[in-house]
Amino acid sequence: MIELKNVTFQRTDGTDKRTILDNITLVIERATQVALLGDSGSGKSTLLNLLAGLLTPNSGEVIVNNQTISTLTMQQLAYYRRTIGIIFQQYQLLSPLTVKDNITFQARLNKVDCSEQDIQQLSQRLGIAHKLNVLPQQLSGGEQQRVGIARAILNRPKLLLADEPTGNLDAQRAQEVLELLMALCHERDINLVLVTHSARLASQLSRQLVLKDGKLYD
Ligand SMILES: Nc1ncnc2c1ncn2[C@@H]1O[C@H](COP(=O)(O)OP(=O)(O)OP(=O)(O)O)[C@@H](O)[C@H]1O
Repeated sequence: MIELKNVTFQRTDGTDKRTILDNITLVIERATQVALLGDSGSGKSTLLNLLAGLLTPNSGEVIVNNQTISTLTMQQLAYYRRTIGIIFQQYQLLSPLTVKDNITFQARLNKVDCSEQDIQQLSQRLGIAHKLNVLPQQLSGGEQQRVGIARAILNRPKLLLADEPTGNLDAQRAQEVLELLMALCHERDINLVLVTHSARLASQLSRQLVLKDGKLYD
């Protein structure tokens, strides 16, 4: 479950202060799937970064699964960030590592149990089981994003943040990746917050939020 209480976030441009998020209050129920829409520059990534604990609001509280992350120390934040999943538009795979090493990387780092069976099952589900021993550059964009999803899911997050995860894929690949992501989050009770420019993709999630002029509309 995610709660934002009167969250304001400002950026400083030289001497100018710009309000990107203006006193936002929001509750996202446990295990729900939410699309975040809005024009370019409206603050979608900023909001995702607040949920990831990578930015701190100027005022207000960000609460994730009963933990107020906006007041955590650096060390606590580092731990918090290990418990969430993040999926990026540019995949962010480690090019010298095989697909298998990429998908197990985060779970290993965080000492999360992942058996050979977990790896096989998940990679089969994602259609990348036959690619486990190759390097990321030998994969298509859609396959690379499936590796990004596998890496995030193996780490057993309760919250998954996805910033334009299908932005580099054609419409059919984007649809396939979205369906897999939604199904896996549904089965594993994971809150999904997905930034997209596509109203067609967004309409498939259970809730759509739109950012405009610093305010959030349901
Ligand atoms: N590091 C930064 N320093 C200063 N301003 C920034 C920084 N990152 C983003 N901004 C500004 O903050 C505002 C919100 O940016 P943000 O990236 O959250 O928007 P967005 O809705 O995700 O945009 P897009 O859809 O283009 O990715 C924009 O005006 C942007 O220029």
